[in-house]
Amino acid sequence: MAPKKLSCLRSLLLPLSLTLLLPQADTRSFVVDRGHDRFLLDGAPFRYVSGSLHYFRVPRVFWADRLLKMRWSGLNAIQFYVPWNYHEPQPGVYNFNGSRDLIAFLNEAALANLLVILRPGPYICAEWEMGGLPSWLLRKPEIHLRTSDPDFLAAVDSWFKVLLPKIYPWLYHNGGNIISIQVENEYGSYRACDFSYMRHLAGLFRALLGEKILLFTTDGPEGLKCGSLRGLYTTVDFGPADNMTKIFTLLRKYEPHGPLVNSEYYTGWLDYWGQNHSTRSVSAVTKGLENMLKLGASVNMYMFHGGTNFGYWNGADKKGRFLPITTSYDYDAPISEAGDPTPKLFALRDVISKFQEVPLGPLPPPSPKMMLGPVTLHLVGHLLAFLDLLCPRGPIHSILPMTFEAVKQDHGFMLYRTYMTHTIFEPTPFWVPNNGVHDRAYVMVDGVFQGVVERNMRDKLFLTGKLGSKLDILVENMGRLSFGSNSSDFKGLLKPPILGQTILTQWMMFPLKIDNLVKWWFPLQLPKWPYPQAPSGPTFYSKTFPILGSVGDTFLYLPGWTKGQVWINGFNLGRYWTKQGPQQTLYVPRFLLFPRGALNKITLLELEDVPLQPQVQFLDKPILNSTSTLHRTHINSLSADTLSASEPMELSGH
Ligand SMILES: CCCC/N=C1\SC[C@@H]2[C@H](O)[C@H](O)[C@@H](O)CN12
Repeated sequence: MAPKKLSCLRSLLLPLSLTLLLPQADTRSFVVDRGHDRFLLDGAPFRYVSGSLHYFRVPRVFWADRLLKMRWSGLNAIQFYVPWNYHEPQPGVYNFNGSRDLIAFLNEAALANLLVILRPGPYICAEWEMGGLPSWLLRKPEIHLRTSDPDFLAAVDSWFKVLLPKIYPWLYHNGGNIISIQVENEYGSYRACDFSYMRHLAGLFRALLGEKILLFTTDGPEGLKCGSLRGLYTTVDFGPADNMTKIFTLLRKYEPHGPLVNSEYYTGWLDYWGQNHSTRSVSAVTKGLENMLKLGASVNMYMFHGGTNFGYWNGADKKGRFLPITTSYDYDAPISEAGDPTPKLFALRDVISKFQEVPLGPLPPPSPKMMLGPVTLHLVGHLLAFLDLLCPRGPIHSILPMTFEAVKQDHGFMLYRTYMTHTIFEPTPFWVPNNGVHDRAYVMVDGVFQGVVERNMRDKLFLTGKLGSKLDILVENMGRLSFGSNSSDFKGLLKPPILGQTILTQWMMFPLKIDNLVKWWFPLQLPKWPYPQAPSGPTFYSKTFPILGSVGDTFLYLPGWTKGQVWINGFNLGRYWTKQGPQQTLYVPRFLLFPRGALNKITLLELEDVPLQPQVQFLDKPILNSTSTLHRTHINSLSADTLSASEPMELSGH
């Protein structure tokens, strides 16, 4: 829907007085008034109080709800990224449908009377897989990402020539709600410092979006030097614990005049698997916001609503070691992962109301929640038993192991197979040199699970086997680096493994299409398991179950499970890692579930150890802050009836 038609629709939805005040496209403007250190919107002084939410982390069915809550909180703008890899899954193949319908999201924002600060990248960071860059770029292994490398620029140009014309009609001066557009993202934090790259991007944005739209950059204080560029308005990002005065003084060296802007004021923070849950206090966040608003600064709160890294979409950091981001992107944000207002939201609304009008009227109530279970899952079969179905085109053969990118497997899992060339009687060291496992390898000999070899860990396994034994290595891509100096985060076995003194060669690679198998069908009968011992290691569990009443949002709890992937009714809910924490539950949006007795299906791929009782629970609250050691105490704190019920409980509505 183009904005002009939108204005008719809006006139039905907005108060008549406001509609009459809406200037026509030819008089609309959003500019920097350097004479008075402010923005002007249609010629009048304007300050935005904005919040970030990512449409790619929120089911489309909830977009309007989240945006309404953000408007009610007193925001007059939202800020969001456009992840390139979410929309161009393969070179030249584009997807702007369903939960990828960017124009529909812009339209929803307009209907909520929210202006938009758009951040199309091409790199976006955001703790998103590869910082939003498509992994197929790495099929040219020598490519230099985020530089003026001709191969990289050719792909960027091709992508932006598709994307930018789509958003052109939505620019504010054309009748839409996009008031400004960010070029790249914290480029000053990237080692390349390639100004010709930034100039190329700026030129491309101007060529495709015209001269009127305000283009800007965002960097941390330490990145302003390499991240800013003449002709692009310079903004900064920092959180409540940072020295606002010092940072804004530094910003003035780049923008002596014009409004002060904090493009990412951190209301919370991200979580890594295996680290403690991050929070930011309400008092610190609200105090920092008030101090900036007193200065007349425009502020975007990052995140206002975090959402979820469904599927395989999480990114990763490297801080001494590889740190994958959790499935939950709750971010301790004012609106929780499940879309519920938190005390932080009300406190921030109180602050904003001191500086500008906030909408009156009731806030939508928290969503209905549901408890259910325990649900006992049954063994479907070992991953190896489904190899033909998971890799219908058969393996790729190579003397040395090939990466995910080389075989065009973007996400998830790949099985590497070779055969033992001689009998090994004594336990013999097995490892992959140079940290060459990206990222986790589940090792099996003739179907028997031997253990895990992890990236950046020094661990070795000790194997025995017979001449001709199958050595199977299931490698998991835990998400590509989304921040740091090297986004070329290749996945798979980057070096040939070594067994004793032998470099293992003659490999078969099986790229696994697990989602297709889970989504479309699981054979009712258990496939033939060719080994004498019971399956161990990567195994599928499943269960169909009814929900007797209506459905509600819920939180899947997997006590005793270790690590794996979950699907609900074929939807890839994301990764769990109960053993590591801090996240112990996965958010299950209610729209995924069938009510009133219809059968729902949960499928798990457990990669390591299964609990004695293969059960899961659906709770009405999330558990995001319980590392494995803390977790034991948390289990004890859950009410007895929550954990001990033997039959699926009636829906306990709220
Ligand atoms: C100290 C590390 C700074 C890296 N920048 C981060 S971590 C959280 C946020 C998001 O990733 C956001 O996408 C970045 O622009 C800024 N930021």
